[in-house]
Amino acid sequence: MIAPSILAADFARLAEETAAVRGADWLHVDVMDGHFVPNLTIGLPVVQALLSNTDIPVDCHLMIEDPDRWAVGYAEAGAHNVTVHVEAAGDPSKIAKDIRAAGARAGLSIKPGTPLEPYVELLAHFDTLLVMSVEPGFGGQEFIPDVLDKVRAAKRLVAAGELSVLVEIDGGINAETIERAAQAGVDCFVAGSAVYGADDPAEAVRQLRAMADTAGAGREES
Ligand SMILES: O=C(CO)[C@@H](O)[C@H](O)COP(=O)(O)O
Repeated sequence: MIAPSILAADFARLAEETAAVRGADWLHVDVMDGHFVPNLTIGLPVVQALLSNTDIPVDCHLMIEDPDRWAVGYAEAGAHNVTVHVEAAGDPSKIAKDIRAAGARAGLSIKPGTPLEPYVELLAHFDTLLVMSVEPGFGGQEFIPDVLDKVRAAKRLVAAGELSVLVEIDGGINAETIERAAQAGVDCFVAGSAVYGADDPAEAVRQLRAMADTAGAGREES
């Protein structure tokens, strides 16, 4: 699955930029509050407008303080997947329960320096694990390959039936890095600059998906 990140889109033309990635599996929407991360983007009113303008399932990545208060609103608005950061959440399992009760999938994200192991049991409450492969806050950063160890560990647990999550990766995903991530077992690839920096974003989505499919077919574990 490919999820273009609208952080790299032209915010003055969000409806057109959303239409430009037709065929994408999810539309990744970065909500940043200027506190949890040193950048500020959009909030619920703009996400509601986006939701009413697209058929692509919307994947909200909340890089905000106090997701306990705000996350459920994105699920109630109709987001397909709502992800919160374990480093910001007060009661992550309650957040997941509320998101699911509102009809969305619940995601848990971990920053590059956050280990996976302490949160494995908690992940039983979630549908998605979002592994950050850059420090959250900005697009266009360089991929951090070390985080793939967390992808491999999560996929081993999934293969063993001990965990049931879709593994998503976010940050620095492009034609040079997507194959490595696919070989590690990533299910869903967020890509901002590699999609919106291309002349034809929809074609960029197709090309990234083809590369991930080919590389994923020869996975390290398979
Ligand atoms: O959440 C983030 C950054 O915090 C990402 O979603 C970026 O938007 C990905 O952008 P690229 O690294 O693909 O340019």
